[in-house]
Amino acid sequence: MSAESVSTETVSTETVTAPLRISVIGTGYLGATHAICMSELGFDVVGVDVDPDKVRRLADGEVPFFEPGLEELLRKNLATGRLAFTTSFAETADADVHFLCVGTPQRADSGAADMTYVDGAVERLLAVGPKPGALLVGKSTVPAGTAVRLAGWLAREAPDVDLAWNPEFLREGFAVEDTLRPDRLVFGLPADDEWYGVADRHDHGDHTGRRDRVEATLRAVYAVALDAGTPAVVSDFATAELVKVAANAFLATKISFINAMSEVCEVAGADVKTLASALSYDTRIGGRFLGAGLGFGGGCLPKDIRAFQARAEEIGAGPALRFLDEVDTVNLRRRTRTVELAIHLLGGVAAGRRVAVLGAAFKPNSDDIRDSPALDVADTLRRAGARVTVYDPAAMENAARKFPDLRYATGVAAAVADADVVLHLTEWADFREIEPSLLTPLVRRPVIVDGRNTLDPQLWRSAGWIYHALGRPNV
Ligand SMILES: NC(=O)C1=CN([C@@H]2O[C@H](COP(=O)(O)OP(=O)(O)OC[C@H]3O[C@@H](n4cnc5c(N)ncnc54)[C@H](O)[C@@H]3O)[C@@H](O)[C@H]2O)C=CC1
Ligand SMILES: O=C(O)[C@H]1O[C@H](OP(=O)(O)OP(=O)(O)OC[C@H]2O[C@@H](n3ccc(=O)[nH]c3=O)[C@H](O)[C@@H]2O)[C@H](O)[C@@H](O)[C@@H]1O
Repeated sequence: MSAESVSTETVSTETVTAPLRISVIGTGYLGATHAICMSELGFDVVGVDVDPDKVRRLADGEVPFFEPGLEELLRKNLATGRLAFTTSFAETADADVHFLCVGTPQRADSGAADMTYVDGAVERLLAVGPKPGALLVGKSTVPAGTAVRLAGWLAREAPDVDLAWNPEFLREGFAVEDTLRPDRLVFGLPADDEWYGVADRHDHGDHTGRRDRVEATLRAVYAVALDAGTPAVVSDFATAELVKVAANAFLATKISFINAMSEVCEVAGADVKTLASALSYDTRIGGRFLGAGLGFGGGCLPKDIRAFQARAEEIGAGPALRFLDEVDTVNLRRRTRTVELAIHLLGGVAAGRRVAVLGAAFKPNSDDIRDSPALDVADTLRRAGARVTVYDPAAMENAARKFPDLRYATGVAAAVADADVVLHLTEWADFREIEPSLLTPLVRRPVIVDGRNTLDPQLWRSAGWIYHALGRPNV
């Protein structure tokens, strides 16, 4: 097989006859979305997770996280009887396709990915005995080399089970749209000597027929998107694994690039927002992911660039990715800079001062607070002695669970009451609609830091506010 082939053509699906039954292992942000959307496409789907509370809520028609449009689809598909959730792996045994969607968080002791959940899930799947000819499809974001390791494991314990790697590119907040109408699909298929894994390279047979069957199954699963013209990139395992981390590394780099420009703008007296806008007209650069501000957070970009570097070091490609260290450093420096600016605006002392923080989620349209820049800044100021009150339209419960020492308000007005400074740290649309003049009488001092560069400086200034933004000294 060539290392890569790109096509939107449908290869023969002759070998895929009966309607496919799908299992989705791990029903977190990715898995719950995938299970619900696969059911929406007409497949029989069972989602399995080790967290009984998550499973109960999903089975009751409640999405355990904030994702626009997902709960409606969940309820609709539960009602058809095509969709079920369980903690029992036994209920996945008759599935034709198993999607592996468990977490791969950063390990506590290093930047590397924690593979405990992936290995635990495969172990449980093998224990129930997937049916012969079943296909295991990896979607979790994993270090290069994982698929070939799992292929070896399958070859030893379930030689009739096939493996493919099909990384996921959905964005939280747009998860349904991205799953049903992805901008591309990547199908990582094993090379001939990968069927039996690196441990057993004695078999150099031709497995073209088996590989075609795997590809045909993937094409049957994604037929609707493929028929609509979604490109499918077919590659070997390692390329498929790397596409995923390369994409996130590129996005992180783009954000840190504009934030590095933001640092220079602050010193040079230039305006990063105007600079980004001028860059965006160059179609080679484009305007997306050039939003300067507090930088990236979340459950993926930060941990993925660290795991990518860790894996590159392990396989002897460390120097190629050393620049990602700097991407990470620039990103974290935006948080430090925001804290310093807030303390400066508080007259150099945080202790006893009141800070209002608008935003807790790592980005708008999400209640995800994993590595949230907003909460990092809020908690750093709290630890410096400030009295910090946070408001977020969706992430309050998650924030309060993880940061019980912060104060929480039920709305913008309550959050800013008596504030010495207001920090806008997650760019919810609701915050853009704030009428600043209504807040002026509520605060102790009308000072705002726009950490996301999305508020209108003139509007705030005309309502009597002192407006500061990262990278925009002259606005
Ligand atoms: N959240 C996102 O937007 C995206 C995530 N990804 C990747 O997808 C993977 C999953 O991410 P999330 O869904 O965000 O994580 P998550 O933490 O929300 O969900 C993971 C789920 O796996 C379950 N789990 C753990 N061990 C299990 C086992 N042995 N059997 C069954 N279930 C088990 C957990 O209980 C949890 O519900 C990660 O590798 C991530 O990098 C990829 C693209 C998008
Ligand atoms: O691997 C993953 O899990 C996913 O990671 C990201 O998706 P997500 O984490 O949902 O969020 P993004 O929209 O990428 O935003 C990430 C962070 O970057 C920040 N950001 C984004 C854009 C920008 O211009 N500036 C900026 O600071 C956001 O505020 C947020 O904190 C990728 O965009 C998805 O393609 C990928 O599938």
